Amino acid sequence: MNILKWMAGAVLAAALSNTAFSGTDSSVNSEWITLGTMAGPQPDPVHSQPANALVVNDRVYLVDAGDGTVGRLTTAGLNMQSIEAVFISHLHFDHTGGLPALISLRWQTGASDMLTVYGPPGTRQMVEGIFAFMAYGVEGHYGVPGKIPPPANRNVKVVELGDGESVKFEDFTLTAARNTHYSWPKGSEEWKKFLSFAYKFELPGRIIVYTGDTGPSEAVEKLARGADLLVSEMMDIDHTIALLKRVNPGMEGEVFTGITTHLSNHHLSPEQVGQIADRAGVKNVVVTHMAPGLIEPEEVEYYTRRVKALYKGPVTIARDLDRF
Ligand SMILES: O=[N+]([O-])c1ccc(OS(=O)(=O)O)cc1
Repeated sequence: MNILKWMAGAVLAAALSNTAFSGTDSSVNSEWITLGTMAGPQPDPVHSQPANALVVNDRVYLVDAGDGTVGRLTTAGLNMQSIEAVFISHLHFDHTGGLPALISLRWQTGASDMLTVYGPPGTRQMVEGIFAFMAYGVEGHYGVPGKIPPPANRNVKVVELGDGESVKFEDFTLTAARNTHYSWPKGSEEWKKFLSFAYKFELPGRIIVYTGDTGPSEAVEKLARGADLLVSEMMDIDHTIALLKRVNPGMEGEVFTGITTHLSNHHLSPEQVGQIADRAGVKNVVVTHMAPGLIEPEEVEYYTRRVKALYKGPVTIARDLDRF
């Protein structure tokens, strides 16, 4: 095919599918799909809980796996049987609630490929907990006499990562960096035990960085330096607090103060998203982790304007199932 025709076709296809390919290596096709763009544990009729798919040359990787992941994968046309690996940023349940479904439904449907779950320390304990949840049902299986059920942990492996650790995959190199979703005093027992990660995916010709849930962080900024795509969390504190007050009018003062401190110290305002993107010099920003009940298009424009106050590149406020 004439190369100009091909390029015109590719540009048109990208425009139609809301896809912004920034890779330069034409032998690698990569897409980041925001499966769930919810902020936090409150259910929402429009946004699924935090989850993303990275698709590289038809291989599918999950980045966080909040409640609703299996359904969203299916809507995106991706097969839960063929997930290569899952990368969990931290062990809050809004980022992990879809894993029991993924692991147990794969077992129930006889998935034969190995699934490796990567995450911070504690990931092994969490996955062992999923096996415990499956144990009784596994034992009874489909109730066919004489059939010995395979163990729950068949085809599931866990790899716990440390701060700064890199792992080479067929399609990219992954690097984990401790972010600031927790603010344990440096060197404390809790600091050693509980980590939350941002992840960098270095593909041929394309670098993608996912912040995970985080507050402002020099480590995330450093990780994101020169990235083609920064997928960043964002927190609308006022919106979230107002929602919390509505759904939980009896919440006491101290609990409330604790959550407010968590929300403001361990998350990013739109301006802080812009600041990280600007300092890191990234080429594109995708904002995820949206407040429940997002009003379109007003709030999308409002958040975009606030991020752009500090960052001059392209900004997209992601919806579930957007592709980049
Ligand atoms: O709406 N909430 O209840 C809520 C939202 C965010 C949140 O923080 S997060 O770290 O779980 O995203 C905690 C509670």
